[in-house]
Amino acid sequence: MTADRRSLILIEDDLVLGESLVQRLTLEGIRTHWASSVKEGEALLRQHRPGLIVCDIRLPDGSGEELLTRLMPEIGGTPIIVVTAFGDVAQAVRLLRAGADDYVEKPFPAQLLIDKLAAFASWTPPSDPPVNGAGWSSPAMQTLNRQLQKLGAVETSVLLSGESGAGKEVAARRLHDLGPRAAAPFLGVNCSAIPTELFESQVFGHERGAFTGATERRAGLAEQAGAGTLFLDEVAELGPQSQAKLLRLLQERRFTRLGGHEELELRARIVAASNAELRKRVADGRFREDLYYRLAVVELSLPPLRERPEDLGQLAAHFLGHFATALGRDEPEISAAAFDALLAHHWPGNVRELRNRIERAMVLGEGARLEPADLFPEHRAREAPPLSLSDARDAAERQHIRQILARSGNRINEAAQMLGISRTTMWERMRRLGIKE
Ligand SMILES: Nc1ncnc2c1ncn2[C@@H]1O[C@H](COP(=O)(O)OP(=O)(O)OP(=O)(O)O)[C@@H](O)[C@H]1O
Repeated sequence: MTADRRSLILIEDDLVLGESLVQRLTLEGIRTHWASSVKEGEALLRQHRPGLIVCDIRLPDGSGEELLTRLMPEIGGTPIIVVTAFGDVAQAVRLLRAGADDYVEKPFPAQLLIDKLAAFASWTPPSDPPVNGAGWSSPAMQTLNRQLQKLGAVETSVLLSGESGAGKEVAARRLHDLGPRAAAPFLGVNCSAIPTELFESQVFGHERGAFTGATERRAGLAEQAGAGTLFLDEVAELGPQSQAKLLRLLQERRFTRLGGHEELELRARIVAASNAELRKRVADGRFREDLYYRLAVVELSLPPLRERPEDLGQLAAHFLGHFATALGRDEPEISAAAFDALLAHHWPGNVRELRNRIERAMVLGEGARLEPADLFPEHRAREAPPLSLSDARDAAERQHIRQILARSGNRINEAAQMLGISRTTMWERMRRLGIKE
């Protein structure tokens, strides 16, 4: 069976989480097969060879860990991410030793899975902007674009800094696309999503038998990237051990796979990204100064979206077009009031937040025009006038009576008895509260 690298098997019994993940992953063009029990999961694992397996550990009919261990011979080298309860690091480490490639703690956003699938399967999420830099019309971004053009042609180390979601990865990809490395792979690794013990095996790869669970030799990202680019996102999050390993890689431009002896040459360009934390960490002694200077020969900063409102129109148009295609429907327009609301917003989550707001509005709304409430539903709740005490009491009573009626199979006598009121009072309340029989 050949692997379908743009597909994923999700074994997760939480229906709300499962549904939202399937919806989001499908929008990204990832074929997602979803099972909610060990039994269904086993059937899927025997039928498909996906790019990534994501498996919850506690399932209604057994343990995900047992399922994965049992089917390991069939699963072969397919990367596995296990879903663990928040804070259960001991369990996560045990699973990593037993052959899982990574873990995520609940709750986690769908984007985390998209990024991991992209990293493991050397695949690029489809949301990248066209090469001409969608939404980079503001003066600040045009300057940045010119700098990226110049830097694309040379080998200098570049550190991209800026708030989360501002587009650091998009800029790194542009640096790659604009230079002589464009035809080679662009591979990203999120340093904060990888536990220290896995960083080495992810980046340098491992030989067969290097540790329990290493059933096959696997090339690391430094090797897979070839003459392309290895993008280290959230580099500030690396622990001291991984920082030392990375420094060696940058200084010597050589590395060995875990458990191996053969020295391999690093041909890829390393581009790193971080939020403002990095300098602070250097000052506090939590990030090696020598590594910082190696990574940041040139430091480019991406301004937050709130500081470049000129970009909003083009970016919004880009996402409207992207999701209209993904959802197979016409592209809605943005009303003037909605556009004013976009301009007034502070954008703490930057371009990612804009993308998510447009995606949500388009998935939930059907109209040909997006209004402020579609993009900012939280304002609707804030703007609603507060309920008076008697209205709040009526609303609670209405809800409770409806519940009891449903429980009694709509038998009024029985419901009245359960509520401890007479049949006449029950009729009177139902009439006053507008509850139909
Ligand atoms: N100019 C752009 N055109 C289209 N999409 C964009 C643009 N800038 C950012 N995005 C989208 O916004 C999201 C966040 O961008 P990106 O991952 O590059 O940000 P980041 O600064 O690297 O964030 P983080 O620090 O959280 O990793 C992505 O989905 C990306 O595709």
